[in-house]
Amino acid sequence: MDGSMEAGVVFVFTGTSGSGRKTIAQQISKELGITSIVSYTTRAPRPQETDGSDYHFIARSDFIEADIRGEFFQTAEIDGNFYGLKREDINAALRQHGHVYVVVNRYAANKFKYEFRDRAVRLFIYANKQTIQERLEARKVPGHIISDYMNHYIEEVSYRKDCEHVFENLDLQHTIDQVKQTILAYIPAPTS
Ligand SMILES: Nc1nc2c(ncn2[C@@H]2O[C@H](COP(=O)(O)OP(=O)(O)O)[C@@H](O)[C@H]2O)c(=O)[nH]1
Ligand SMILES: Nc1ncnc2c1ncn2[C@@H]1O[C@H](COP(=O)(O)OP(=O)(O)O)[C@@H](O)[C@H]1O
Repeated sequence: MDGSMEAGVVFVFTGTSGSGRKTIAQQISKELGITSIVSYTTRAPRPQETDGSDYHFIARSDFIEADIRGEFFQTAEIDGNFYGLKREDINAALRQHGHVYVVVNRYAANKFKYEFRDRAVRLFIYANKQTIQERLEARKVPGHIISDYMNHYIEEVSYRKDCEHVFENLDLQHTIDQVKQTILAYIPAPTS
C-alpha cells in the first residue's frame, strides 16, 4: 500500500486489552470528528457488539478468500480468530475523512508505522494487570474473555517502549483529556 497517497493522520490506539483503548478512542473521535476504520474478524460477536461498528463479523471462509485476493492491509490470528483491516477501507476513509483511527494490537500498529511513517501516531494505553481484571470483573465481563486478556498482558505491555505516546489509564476523564491534547497537536481543532 502506498500510504503517501493520502494526506491524513492515522491514530493507532494500541496497548493492553481491556485497558480502555476503545472507550477512549470512541469518545475522542466523537469530539474531534475522527472516523474509525473497522476491522474484519472471524470471532463471534459478543453481547452489545454491533456488526459494522465494533467489527465486521465474517465467516472464516470469507476471511480466507479476501486474504487470498490480497484485500487485507494486515492480518493477525489471536486466540484462534482472524483479524484484519482492508486496504481499500483505509484508503477510502483517508480520502473521505482526512484523519482516522484504528484500535489494533502491536502487529497492525507496527505495520501502520512502517507504511505510514510520520503519518501514523501510535497511542499506547495501558493499566496494570490487576486493575484491568478488577474493572472487567466489576462490569461482569465473562471470565474467558478476562483470561484471554490476562494471558496476553505481558507480551502486550512490552510494546509501549516502541510507541510515540504512552498513557496509563487511571482516571478515565483525565486520560481522555491527555490523549485529546496529544491528538490536537497533530491536527487543527474542528471549526464546527
Ligand atoms: N493486528 C490486528 N489487531 C486487531 C485488529 N482488530 C482488532 N485487533 C486487536 O486484536 C485484539 C483482539 O482481541 P479481542 O479479545 O477480540 O479484542 P476486543 O475486541 O478489543 O475485546 C485486540 O487487542 C484488538 O484491538 C486488526 O485488524 N489487526
Ligand atoms: N479509567 C477507567 N476506569 C474504570 N473503567 C474503565 C476505565 N477506562 C475504561 N474502563 C472500562 O473498562 C472496560 C474496557 O474498556 P475497553 O475500551 O473496551 O478496552 P479495550 O478496548 O482496551 O479492550 C470498559 O467497560 C470501560 O468502560
